[in-house]
Amino acid sequence: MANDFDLVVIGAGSGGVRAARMAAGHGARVAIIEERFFGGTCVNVGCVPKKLFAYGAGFPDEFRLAADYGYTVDGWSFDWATLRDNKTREIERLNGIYRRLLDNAGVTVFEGHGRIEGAGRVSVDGDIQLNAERILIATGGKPFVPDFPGNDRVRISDDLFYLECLPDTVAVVGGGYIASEFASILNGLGVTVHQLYRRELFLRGFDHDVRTFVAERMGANGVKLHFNTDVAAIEERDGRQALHLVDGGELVVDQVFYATGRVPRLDNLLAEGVELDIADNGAVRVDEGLQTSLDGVYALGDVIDRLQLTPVALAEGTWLAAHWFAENKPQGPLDYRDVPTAVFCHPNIGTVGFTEEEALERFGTVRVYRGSFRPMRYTLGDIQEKTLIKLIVDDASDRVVGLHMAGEEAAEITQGFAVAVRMGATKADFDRTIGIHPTSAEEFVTLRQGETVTL
Ligand SMILES: Cc1cc2nc3c(=O)[nH]c(=O)nc-3n(C[C@H](O)[C@H](O)[C@H](O)COP(=O)(O)OP(=O)(O)OC[C@H]3O[C@@H](n4cnc5c(N)ncnc54)[C@H](O)[C@@H]3O)c2cc1C
Ligand SMILES: NC(=O)c1ccc[n+]([C@@H]2O[C@H](COP(=O)([O-])OP(=O)(O)OC[C@H]3O[C@@H](n4cnc5c(N)ncnc54)[C@H](O)[C@@H]3O)[C@@H](O)[C@H]2O)c1
Repeated sequence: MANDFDLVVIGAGSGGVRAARMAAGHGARVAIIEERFFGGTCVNVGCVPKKLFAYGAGFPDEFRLAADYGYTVDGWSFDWATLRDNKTREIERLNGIYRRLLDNAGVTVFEGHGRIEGAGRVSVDGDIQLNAERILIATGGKPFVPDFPGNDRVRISDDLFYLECLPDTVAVVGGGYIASEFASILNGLGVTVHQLYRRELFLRGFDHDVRTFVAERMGANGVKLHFNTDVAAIEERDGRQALHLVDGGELVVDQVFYATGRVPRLDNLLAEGVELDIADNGAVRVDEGLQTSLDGVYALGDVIDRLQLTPVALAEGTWLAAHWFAENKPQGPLDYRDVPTAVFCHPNIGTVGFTEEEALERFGTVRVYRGSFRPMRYTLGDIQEKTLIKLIVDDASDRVVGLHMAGEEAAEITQGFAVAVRMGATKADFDRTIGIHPTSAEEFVTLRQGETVTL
């Protein structure tokens, strides 16, 4: 039958495309349904355009640095429309590639809204009916904005990528990945940025030293950080946005960006009478095999309550397709240990393994090695760039259980070390490794003075 499939995937984002392509590669009959953009959040309004903007935001520093190396960089200026439109052209190229990847893999592609109508039944735009042995929910997430008077005046991360023009002054609300990245990008592009976070110190979940260091560096780079505050209401004032803060303060800016987390996208996904077990935070509950509470219905990526990261969604898609259709099935469930991650704020953060606080809780006694230095690139002038590195070692086994970096190239460097940490490298292994000189990364293998910390 033309509309009978072994697998129907709803959502052609990072996880959905990967699962569909891999499953088709294993010989399954696969369909995928996408209603908005091929490649999903990461390609269209996430990782990729964000990173391009982060590169763009780095140029003013490069121009200043160039002067220390003898260059005269006179009269440079910045045109937002050029960056925005070049980015959009690249994203459109990537959309085409994602679409072709699916076609070339033999996946049947439907453009429209996917909805689960019942066991083994999915509709496209309520019209076309597909029969599926297995259904995969890969619908991702969407920004969450809290409820308060004037919250219709705020912008979300999607909006940044298509702004008509750059505002002079913005407030970025939130203290996580997106808020910190957006604050750094806008600051780098010359916008006056106020970042507001409701608690004492932003980037909760990251190592405390890293959080303190990044707050200090972002502040030094020009971002105006306001901690222990939140927005009570926003009203329009002379075409600008007046923020009434919970502590009684007021802030007037041109635009307000909210980055206060993302929630699973389940809009009109389930026909009446179809029910899924949903967690309190709105995530689809799945078991070890990524199966939902409904037989034959699975979920992955941002729509479930694991790590909201593209490589995690990709790993889940790869794992599921192999688990279902490959001759050599994966041994056991997907392993989420030691997933490295980065925040592309300025300075970048790279991290893998436990924070000092988590490691202490888990291992009781740890050795902590810290280093902070000025990268060589900046030593010719007076630009005050700094890097922080930190290793956390389980005292009993000597295993490096946490590696953290904040500074230039932190994401790139951490990716390499993540392999060693994942393999269980000890501090003695790090010490035995000869460095590459002169680099920032070599500092990780030359840390000698540790501090023993006990719970
Ligand atoms: C601003 C921003 C920056 C980010 N930066 C990074 C980064 O640097 N590194 C990183 O690892 N992660 C980053 N992320 C997170 C990353 O984008 C997500 O973790 C990843 O995209 C999740 O993939 P997914 O497949 O679960 O969902 P998505 O990529 O969101 O894809 C879901 C797809 O499903 C479609 N869809 C939804 N409902 C339906 C329906 N009913 N019918 C048909 N189609 C539907 C959507 O249109 C979408 O295309 C960032 C996210 C944001 C918002
Ligand atoms: N570089 C990357 O890998 C990258 C970049 C961007 C996003 N992401 C992924 O996307 C996810 C979503 O990003 P995000 O920054 O929106 O979420 P986040 O969870 O990282 O941060 C949300 C922030 O909003 C605050 N917050 C939550 N509710 C609030 C409320 N009611 N009022 C005020 N503040 C509130 C939280 O305290 C937190 O600081 C991230 O968790 C991450 O997994 C990854």
